[in-house]
Amino acid sequence: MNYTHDVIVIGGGAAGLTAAGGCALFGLKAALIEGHKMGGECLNNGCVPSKALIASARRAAEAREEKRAGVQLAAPVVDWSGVHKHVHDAIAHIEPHDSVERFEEMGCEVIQDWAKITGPKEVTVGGRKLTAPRIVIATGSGPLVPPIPGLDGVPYLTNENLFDLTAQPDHLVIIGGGVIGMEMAQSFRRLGSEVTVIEPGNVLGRDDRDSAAIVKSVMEDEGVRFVQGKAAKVTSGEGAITVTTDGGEDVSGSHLLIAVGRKARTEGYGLEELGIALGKNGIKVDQRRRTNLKHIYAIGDCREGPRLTHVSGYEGSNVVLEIALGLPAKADFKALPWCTYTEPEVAQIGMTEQEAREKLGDKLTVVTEGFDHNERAIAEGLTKGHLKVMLKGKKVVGASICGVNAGELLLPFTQMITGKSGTFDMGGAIISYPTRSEITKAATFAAWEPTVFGAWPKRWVAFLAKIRRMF
Ligand SMILES: Cc1cc2nc3c(=O)[nH]c(=O)nc-3n(C[C@H](O)[C@H](O)[C@H](O)COP(=O)(O)OP(=O)(O)OC[C@H]3O[C@@H](n4cnc5c(N)ncnc54)[C@H](O)[C@@H]3O)c2cc1C
Ligand SMILES: NC(=O)c1ccc[n+]([C@@H]2O[C@H](COP(=O)([O-])OP(=O)(O)OC[C@H]3O[C@@H](n4cnc5c(N)ncnc54)[C@H](O)[C@@H]3O)[C@@H](O)[C@H]2O)c1
Repeated sequence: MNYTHDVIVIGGGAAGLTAAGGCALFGLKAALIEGHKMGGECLNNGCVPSKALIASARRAAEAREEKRAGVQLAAPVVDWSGVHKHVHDAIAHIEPHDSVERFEEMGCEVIQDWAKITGPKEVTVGGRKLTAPRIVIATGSGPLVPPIPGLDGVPYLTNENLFDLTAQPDHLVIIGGGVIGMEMAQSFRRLGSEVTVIEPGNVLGRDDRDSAAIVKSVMEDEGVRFVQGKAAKVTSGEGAITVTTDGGEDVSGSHLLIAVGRKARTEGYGLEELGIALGKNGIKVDQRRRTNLKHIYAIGDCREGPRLTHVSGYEGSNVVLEIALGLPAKADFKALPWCTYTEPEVAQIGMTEQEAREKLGDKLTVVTEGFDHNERAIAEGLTKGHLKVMLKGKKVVGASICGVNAGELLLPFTQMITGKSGTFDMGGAIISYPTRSEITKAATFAAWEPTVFGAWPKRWVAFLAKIRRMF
């Protein structure tokens, strides 16, 4: 058959860019279609602006801190237009990396318009009909806006307009104490807004309970207010928006942020008509990220599963292996890392203690090391947090870290969980002193301590000593 392309990729976010760029670099004729902004959610409304805002907030928080290490900084002056500029400068700095020009240089045909799948191997865009033996759907997700009575009658923020605020909110009320809720609550509070978070369950519900509790308590000390409950009604009046919880508590503020999760983009571009199977929140896929039509893949936020930029990139690379090289590439999340960039950070890889306990029962050993024993942390006076390593025998099945730069400490655990390295290797590694990484060596060596200093080595040592004493 005469196709216009080898592969058509719909969506120019982390997932689509990786898939289209990789296929083009292998020499395939790849069409990359983006209807809105290249770079998708991560660059424009997600990771990049949120982490830039977190950086501004951290500067303010440091200045507000009580005297530490003998130094008192001057009180912070927050210039909101400067914060806004910093956020948008960060986006502009990274933009060229995700630009039309860069992907054209790689060999993609980039089409800036909305695509519709109009046949099993056909996509219509800007009045053109493109055809290819393989199609990749990478259409991402948008903020989930729950059907709370009254919400549609008030102005509310989501991640799509939060970073465009040109004036600082007096009092930001946040519905949802998940990842976005917690990162943004701490940031806005540190920049000087009043902040209230409404959450019915545990904050950072997917993370280690002890780590989430530390962050919550730090944020409470910084002045964030937490209200337990589910947002049940929203009303407005006299410059204030009021959220009423299912427990009947009223919480009023000047601005409202909705952060209750994501909704996969699955509507309006031909999936239903083609009979592509959908799950509860996203396109149904197998481990190779194939839909029920095996030549059509769905990757990243638009399918059911974890929603993170590095996951989108990973699945994008996997479909390049599938499409360009013809190699089956199953997604494997047993060493999936993620990090919430609050202060202290909360980082996770593999199983949490709760998950491991459910799965392994008494076969689980948990080794916990506090940063209060880590000499770098002590020297810096920043000892809050811990590393927990979940072990089955001497094999790592998960790690939870809470502390300064926790996310940076996950890498060795990727190697250990995937079996490319072991606790013994880590226990014997030479690690720069003093670094926070030493905590990893301390915790992993703990798995070997009973063996290394056990009965057999002791017998050998005694025998050797006895022989030496003879001469
Ligand atoms: C506030 C916030 C902070 C975040 N922080 C982090 C973080 O720190 N670390 C992390 O790992 N993850 C983070 N995430 C999650 C991360 O942003 C997403 O997982 C990631 O961006 C998903 O990439 P994607 O390519 O799958 O989808 P998207 O980035 O959503 O890209 C999909 C693209 O497809 C386009 N599209 C949709 N339909 C069509 C169509 N019919 N035709 C043409 N184009 C179409 C859209 O315009 C969009 O550009 C954050 C998310 C948010 C909201
Ligand atoms: N650092 C990161 O990696 C990072 C940062 C931000 C966002 N993200 C990604 O963005 C996505 C969305 O994050 P999110 O924070 O919106 O979702 P989330 O799923 O992390 O948290 C949503 C929270 O909203 C609560 N909730 C639901 N309905 C509610 C109601 N009616 N009233 C009050 N609370 C309610 C839930 O209990 C839950 O705790 C996630 O997929 C995440 O992976 C990642």
